[in-house]
Amino acid sequence: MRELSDVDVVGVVGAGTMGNGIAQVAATAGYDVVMRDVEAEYVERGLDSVEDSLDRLAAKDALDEEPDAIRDRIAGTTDLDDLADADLVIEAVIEDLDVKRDVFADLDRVTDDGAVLATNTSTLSITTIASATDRASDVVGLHFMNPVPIMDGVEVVVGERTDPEVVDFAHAFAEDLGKETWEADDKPGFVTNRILMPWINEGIRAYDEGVADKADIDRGMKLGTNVPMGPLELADHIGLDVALDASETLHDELGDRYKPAYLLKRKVEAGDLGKKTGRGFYEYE
Ligand SMILES: NC(=O)c1ccc[n+]([C@@H]2O[C@H](COP(=O)([O-])OP(=O)(O)OC[C@H]3O[C@@H](n4cnc5c(N)ncnc54)[C@H](O)[C@@H]3O)[C@@H](O)[C@H]2O)c1
Repeated sequence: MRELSDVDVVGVVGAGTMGNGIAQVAATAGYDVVMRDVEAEYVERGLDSVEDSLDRLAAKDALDEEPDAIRDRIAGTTDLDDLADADLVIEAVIEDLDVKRDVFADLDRVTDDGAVLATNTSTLSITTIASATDRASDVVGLHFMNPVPIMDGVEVVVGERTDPEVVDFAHAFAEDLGKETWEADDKPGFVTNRILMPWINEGIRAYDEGVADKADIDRGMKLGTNVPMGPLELADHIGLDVALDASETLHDELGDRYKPAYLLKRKVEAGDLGKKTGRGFYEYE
């Protein structure tokens, strides 16, 4: 399964924050979706979230179809075997390596050879997850951002054994959902969380150490650096458990990353101070 045109059914494993968002955007793009969680209650909650989100988008005239028509393309299930016909499965279960490896071993068993198996992991190794299967070349990272229906970007993460055709397919699929992509190697946290998580943790420490109150830390970062959300708001938005799992993986893999980066010091010594000198990490006219 390497051609987008061959994809009819998209499987999603996990009906939580990310899984139901991914199911929604895939159904909105016209795919039939099977969304699986472990309990019927979680599946129902995920489907309710999709309905609420579609209604909000319809109220803003942001859908080309009636919400019900999109919603009807998503089938909820607790039965893993219902993913058997999926041409692409996107896993979005909790950020726990053992759980994800179990899910991938199951997916390897129930799906056809050649079906692409993608993980939405925030920080875990694609290569380690893929090694739970006998087809590591079919496994790729498709790291959606939260909230999935709103955010424009998807990070494509390339494992040690990922087939280049699967990488191209992952970009094409995300683009077909109306997203823009970038690519990262399978290194802890990829691009986004490697950079974002220390920022969030420092915001939390600044609050804990009384640097400012919560609202002023968030206001300071928004007004001072032009980000849409400050670190504490963003941590709540991501889910504190998800942020903690991601931070622990990065800590285990990368250790203390809070010293100024060597390259930052070297650029300052060279006089490359950013926009004001015309050159920092980028060049300016
Ligand atoms: N929340 C974010 O901002 C965000 C952003 C990008 C990536 N992610 C990643 O996406 C993944 C999911 O995160 P989330 O925020 O949606 O978590 P969540 O806790 O909202 O949802 C996880 C869901 O997975 C289900 N689940 C657990 N084991 C399962 C199994 N074996 N089979 C099927 N379902 C199972 C749970 O019941 C739950 O409904 C994680 O890997 C996370 O790191 C999260």
